[in-house]
Amino acid sequence: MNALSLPDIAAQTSTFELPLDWVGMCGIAQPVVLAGQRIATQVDAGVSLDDASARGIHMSRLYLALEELEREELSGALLRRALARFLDSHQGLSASASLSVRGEALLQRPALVSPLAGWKAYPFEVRARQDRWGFHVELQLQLAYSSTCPCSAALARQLIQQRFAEDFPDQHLPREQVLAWLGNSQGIVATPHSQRSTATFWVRLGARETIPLLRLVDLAEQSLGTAVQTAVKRSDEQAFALANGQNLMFCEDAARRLGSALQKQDWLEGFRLRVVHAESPHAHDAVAEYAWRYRT
Ligand SMILES: Nc1nc2c(ncn2[C@@H]2O[C@H](COP(=O)(O)OP(=O)(O)OP(=O)(O)O)[C@@H](O)[C@H]2O)c(=O)[nH]1
Repeated sequence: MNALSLPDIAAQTSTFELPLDWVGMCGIAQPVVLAGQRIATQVDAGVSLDDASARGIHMSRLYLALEELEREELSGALLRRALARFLDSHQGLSASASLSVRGEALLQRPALVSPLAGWKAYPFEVRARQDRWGFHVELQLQLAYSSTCPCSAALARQLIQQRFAEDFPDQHLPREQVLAWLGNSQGIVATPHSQRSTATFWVRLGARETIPLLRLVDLAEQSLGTAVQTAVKRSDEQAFALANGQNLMFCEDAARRLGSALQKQDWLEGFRLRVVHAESPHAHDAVAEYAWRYRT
């Protein structure tokens, strides 16, 4: 049997005449190049089916248009070309096309003090869409950091002051005794609570832009000051304790810091962010959100 005689159901007309918003494939395994690395991703690719009477789209054409994605660094221009192929291969059927690429980038991050480094995973999703309003591309990224509660820190300090007043009622303080007291959990009676926290970003990018994953990670981690670490020796842990102590943050503080840092960037068109502090004193989270030039 040759190809010409194969039945083609997609070419038939549909019994129910109804245009569809999106038709495509989800979870396609696809390597891409991002931040200079080859990364295994899952891709969702689809088009609108605007021809109400057409039975189906041509999935193989979308699938084959993805082949370019592994050949060069992921960028707005590359995604735009893939979407143009989606639409070119569906002329008369589809007016809009979209593509989303999900994966996890592994970036090497140095330790705070020791000469060590380790890998950290950054889940991301790049979403691109071509429709009658033009081309849009957005980077979603998630990263983890540590936050120490400023209220809990103040309450802990108050308890330490009270214990100090009880333990040293005299005006004349024996220096050695105070030093020993400071190094003892009977003196420093309380510690504030810290939590592993996450920041998620949805960043709208320019059309030709290379996907600035590393740039966004560096900017966010510098703004936050206490990104979670990879390889940690005691010297690194002590430096991290100091960084946390000097970097007390409510979720509102973290959202404001990130929001004002991102607003200054000329490589983005708008963004939304959400920070989640997985609080340890209770089983629910503290959450803050902020959006700038970002309409859903
Ligand atoms: N549209 C559509 N295709 C499906 C679906 N499930 C599986 N397919 C298959 O996707 C395969 C590829 O479809 P097409 O792109 O139309 O393949 P083709 O007709 O060989 O390719 P063209 O000649 O370029 O149209 C076909 O064998 C379809 O049966 C579905 O739910 N919808």
